[in-house]
Amino acid sequence: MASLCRITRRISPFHIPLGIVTGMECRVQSLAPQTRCASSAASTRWKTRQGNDPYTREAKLQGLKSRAAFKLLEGFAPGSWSQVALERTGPYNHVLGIDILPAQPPRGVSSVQGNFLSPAVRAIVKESLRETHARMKEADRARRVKKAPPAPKGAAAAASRPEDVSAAEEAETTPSAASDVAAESGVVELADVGGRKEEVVRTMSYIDMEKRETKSVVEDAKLDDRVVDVVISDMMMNTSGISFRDHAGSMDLCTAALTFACETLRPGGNFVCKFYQGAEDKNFERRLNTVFSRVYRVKPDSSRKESKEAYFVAIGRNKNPLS
Ligand SMILES: C[S@@+](CC[C@H](N)C(=O)[O-])C[C@H]1O[C@@H](n2cnc3c(N)ncnc32)[C@H](O)[C@@H]1O
Repeated sequence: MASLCRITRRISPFHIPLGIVTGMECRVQSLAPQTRCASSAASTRWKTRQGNDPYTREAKLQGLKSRAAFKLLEGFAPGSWSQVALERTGPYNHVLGIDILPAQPPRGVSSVQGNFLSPAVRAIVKESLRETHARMKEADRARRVKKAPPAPKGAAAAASRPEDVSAAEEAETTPSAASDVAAESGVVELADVGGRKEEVVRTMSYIDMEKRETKSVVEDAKLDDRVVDVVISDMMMNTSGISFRDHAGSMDLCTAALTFACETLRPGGNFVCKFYQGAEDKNFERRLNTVFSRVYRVKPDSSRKESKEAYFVAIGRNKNPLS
């Protein structure tokens, strides 16, 4: 699984220039004069609609990637939702975006490119979350060690061992803590946590570190996957204009998102997903009601009235959901 993850990262959007998309648009435009006229009229209509849209204007003012972000304030490409998610979660949290298309994630957001309908892709995402969670726990522990009250004389060596941090559990944390502890122990590693470089401190000898590494690989396999606080899905495939087909496709995406949420959300965690309204959404809502304590259907003001899209907002994942 780890090697699969590495492969994904190699093909992840970080190195794909956005210019490729522009190039594709240019090719379409050069096909035939009629296509150019039709597309230019449509593009003028689109520009006028965008220009008149208060959410588009406000998104521009706030430097957000698109107007989609406002759906959250009342998916990951191009990335407005993740920009807002990052802003709301604070410096010690992690935002991961998944999209089938290559896209440059906003700074500080990690990303995986893949089809979320595929169980193998979801497994890669889970593996990546597990790895990041383990690194974040390590970094958090280091910050707590730093903030522990000074140990009584003669106990200094013992107090710096990771297993003796309980006295510091209630202490405040600061970003500089890791480097200060590292100065005492001598070894600092930089790990990529949520797109940011986090200092991970090793307070053990290399032999101990190796022993622990082996042990933690074994323990990781048993680790509970439920480390996620919020799953939000704005996934939508290209719509066909055929209502039932679009509805069915969106229900498949919602089901994949909910399956993932069931496997990864902590008890009390929340879930949001976009859906295309239709015959099957009642069944999906019933399923949500078996997993979460409150479920709402939402059509935000920022969602165009003529669109059949709406959102389910599900609050408080039950400890022992029925499904
Ligand atoms: C409405 S856009 C998301 C906009 C995003 N919330 C934002 O703030 O920028 C829908 C996205 O869902 C993605 N998508 C559609 N089907 C998908 C799939 N099977 N797996 C992963 N992403 C998918 C599309 O590529 C598209 O970027």
